[in-house]
Amino acid sequence: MRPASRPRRHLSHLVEAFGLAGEAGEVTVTGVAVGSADVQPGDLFVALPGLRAHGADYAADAVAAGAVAVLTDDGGAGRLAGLGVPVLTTPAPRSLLGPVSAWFYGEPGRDLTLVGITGTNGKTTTCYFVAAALERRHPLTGVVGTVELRVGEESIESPRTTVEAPVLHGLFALMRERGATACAMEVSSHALALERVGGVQFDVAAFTNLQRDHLDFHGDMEGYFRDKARLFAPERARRAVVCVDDEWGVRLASEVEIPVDTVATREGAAGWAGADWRVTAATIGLDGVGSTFTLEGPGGVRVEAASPLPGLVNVSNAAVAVVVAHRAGIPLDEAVAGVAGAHAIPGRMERVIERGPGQALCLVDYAHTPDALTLALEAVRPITPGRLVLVFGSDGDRDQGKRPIMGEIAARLADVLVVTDENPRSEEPAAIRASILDGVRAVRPDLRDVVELSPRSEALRVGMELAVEGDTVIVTGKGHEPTQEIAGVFHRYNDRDAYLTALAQSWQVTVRPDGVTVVDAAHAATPDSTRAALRRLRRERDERGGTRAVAVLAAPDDLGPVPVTELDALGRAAVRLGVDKLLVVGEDARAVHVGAVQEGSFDGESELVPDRAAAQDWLARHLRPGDVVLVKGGRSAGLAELAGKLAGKLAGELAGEGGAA
Ligand SMILES: CC(=O)N[C@H]1[C@@H](OP(=O)(O)OP(=O)(O)OC[C@H]2O[C@@H](n3ccc(=O)[nH]c3=O)[C@H](O)[C@@H]2O)O[C@H](CO)[C@@H](O)[C@@H]1O[C@H](C)C(=O)N[C@@H](C)C(=O)N[C@H](CCC(=O)O)C(=O)O
Ligand SMILES: Nc1ncnc2c1ncn2[C@@H]1O[C@H](COP(=O)(O)OP(=O)(O)OP(=O)(O)O)[C@@H](O)[C@H]1O
Repeated sequence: MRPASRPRRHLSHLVEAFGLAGEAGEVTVTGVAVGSADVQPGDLFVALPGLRAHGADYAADAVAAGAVAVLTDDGGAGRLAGLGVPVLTTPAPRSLLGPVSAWFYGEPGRDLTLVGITGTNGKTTTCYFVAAALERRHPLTGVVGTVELRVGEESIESPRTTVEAPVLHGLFALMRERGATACAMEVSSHALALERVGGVQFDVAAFTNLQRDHLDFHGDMEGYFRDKARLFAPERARRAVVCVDDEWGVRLASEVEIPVDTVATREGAAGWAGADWRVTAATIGLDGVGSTFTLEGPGGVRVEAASPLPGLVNVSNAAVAVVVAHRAGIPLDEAVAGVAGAHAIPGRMERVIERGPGQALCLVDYAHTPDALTLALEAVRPITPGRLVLVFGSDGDRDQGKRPIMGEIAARLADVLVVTDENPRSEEPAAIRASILDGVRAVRPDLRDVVELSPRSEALRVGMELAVEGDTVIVTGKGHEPTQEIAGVFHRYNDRDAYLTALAQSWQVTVRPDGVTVVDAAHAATPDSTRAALRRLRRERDERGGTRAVAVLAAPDDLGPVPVTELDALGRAAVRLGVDKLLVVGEDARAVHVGAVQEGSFDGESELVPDRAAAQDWLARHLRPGDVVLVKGGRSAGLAELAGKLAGKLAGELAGEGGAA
C-alpha cells in the first residue's frame, strides 16, 4: 500500500537534509524500501546491518529490481563495488530510516491524529477499540496492526504487527491522500527496538501490560521493558496513557517525562491507589455478551461505559481505549459510545454468529497460549447459559510443552471439546492432537464429550452441529489468520469463513422436482441437537405448507454412546413434537423407535431399518410430494451420504426410483 501520487525527490536534497556522505548525482527518488524484495523502480534502497546478514549483500538484487540509489553504513559500502548507482552512507542507517521515510513522503503523520499502543497483550483489541472511538470525530480512520493495514473500507493483510518505517510512512501518506485524519496502530517491542516507528510522533502512546515474552530477542525483562518504554520518549509521543494494573505499568508511569494518565482496571491492581482513572463496578456478561463498567476519572468524572467483547480483560482494554481516545481529542461521552459500539475485531472474541432461536453463539478467538486460553474460556462462561463447546488445536514446530497443558485447561473449563489441527507445519498433525489429548485425559480419563477431528473445517462444523441454543461455540488459536500451514504449504483457511460455510451447510434444504423437501442436518448429532432439529423440522413443514414432517434418525452418538433411556426419550419427543413419520436407522438406535411406538398416539408411523441401504430403499418407496424430510444422525451412521442422494446431489439418487406409497 503506497500512495497513488508518488513524491519525486532529488537525492541531493536528501544528502543535504540528513548530512549523508557520498555523491548523489542527478538522481530522483520515487520511493524508499528496506527489503530487496519490496523494491519498486525508482526506490532508494536502505541497506541495514541485520542480525543475520547485511542488507548491502542484497543491494545488487535491489538495483536489479529498479533501485536508483543505496543508503547504508560504512560496513555496507565496503561490500559494494560497481553497483552503478549512487551509494550514500551514514553511521547508523536504521536510526535514519524512519526520518528519511517521513521526509520522503512529506511528513504525512503530522496531518493525522496518531495513537500508538504497546504491551504484551491486548494491543490489537485496544487498537480497534480506539479506532472505533476516533471514528466518532474522524470518519476516515486508519488501522495498522497484526490483523490488517486498513484505510477506511480498504484493507490488506498485515505482514507483521508493526511494519517497517518506509511502509509505515507510505501508509500514512496513503491515508492522507484518501482524506483520513486519524490512525490507531499497534507498536510491537520489536518495532521499538528496531526503530520502525522512527520519524513518528504519536499524539497519544498507550501501554497495556508487560508479561514474559520475546526474551530471546530482548534478553531479559529489563531489556523488554526498556524497549517498550521507548514509545514514551518525548520525541516519540506527546502524551501517555498507562495501564497500571501491573508493576511495570506503575514503573513506566513514574519514569515517563511526558504528561501521563494512569488507568487501573481492577481493585487491588498494582497502581490502584494512585491511579488517575479507575474501573469500578464491572459487570460481565450483560447484553448476553459484553460487559458494563463505571469509569471514574480526575476531578470527580464518572461515566458508565461498556465493552462489546466478553471478559474482564476486555473491560481493561475498553477502559484504556476510552482514556486514550479522550486524550486524543474525542469528548469522553463520545469515546465511551465509540468503544461500546466497536465492530467485531477480526479473530479477537469475534462474534461470527449471534445467539438466536435455535442457534448457539459462535466466536473466534486468537488465544494460543495456556494463559490466553484460560482467559478466553473464563470470559465466555458467564455468557453461556448452556454448554461451552471448544474447538481447538496447537501449533506444530512451536512450544511442545504447552500442548497437554492446553488440553488440561480445555477439559477443566469447557464442556465439549473438539480437538483438531491449528498450524501443524512440519509436524504430524495426529501426534500434536495426541499430545493435547494426553492433557485432556488427565482431567477426563474417559474422554467424555471429547471428539478428535481433522480437518479443522470439519471440526468446526461438528462443533456447531453439536451445539444448541444457549450453548456457545468458541474456536481458538488462529484468530484472523487467513491460512493454515500444513507440511510447508499455506492453505487458504479462516475460522470465520469456516463457521459461515458450516452454517450454510448445517440445515441444507433442497426442494426436489417431485415436491419432496429434503433437510440435510446429517453431519453430527447429540440427543440435544437432534431434539432441536425435530423442533425445527416441524416449523419448516408449517412454513413451507408441507403435508408430512418425516424424520430419518440414526443414533446421535457423536459425543459417545447414548444411554437407552435418552434414546427412548428422543423417540417420545419426536411424537410429541409433531413428527408425522419416523424412520430409525440402525439397531443401536432401536430405543428411539421403541420410545416413539410406546408414546401411544403413534401407530405404525415409526419404522426401524437395519442400515443406510434399507433406509434408502424405504424412502424411495414411501416419500410423496409435500413431505419435508429431515436426515439427522451421528457421524458413524454415515447419513450424510444418504441425505446427499435423497436431495439428488449424489449419484444413485432416490428421486423417482420408487412410487409414492
Ligand atoms: C527479529 C527481527 O525482528 N528481525 C528483523 C530484522 O531482521 P534481521 O536483522 O535479522 O535482518 P537480516 O535477515 O539480518 O537482514 C539484514 C537486512 O537485509 C535485508 N534483506 C534480507 C534478505 C533479503 O533477501 N533481502 C534484504 O534486503 C533485510 O531487510 C534487512 O534489512 O530486520 C528486518 C528489517 O530490517 C526485519 O524485517 C526483521 O523482522 C523479521 C521479518 C521478523 O519476523 N520480525 C518479527 C519477530 C517481528 O518483528 N515481530 C513483531 C511482533 C512481535 C509480537 O508481538 O508477537 C512485529 O512487529 O511483527
Ligand atoms: N488486557 C489484556 N490482558 C491480558 N490478556 C489479554 C488482554 N487483552 C487480550 N488478552 C488476551 O490476549 C490475546 C491476544 O489479544 P490481542 O490480540 O488483543 O493482543 P495483542 O497484544 O495484539 O497480541 P498479538 O500481537 O499476539 O495479536 C487474547 O486472546 C486475549 O485472551
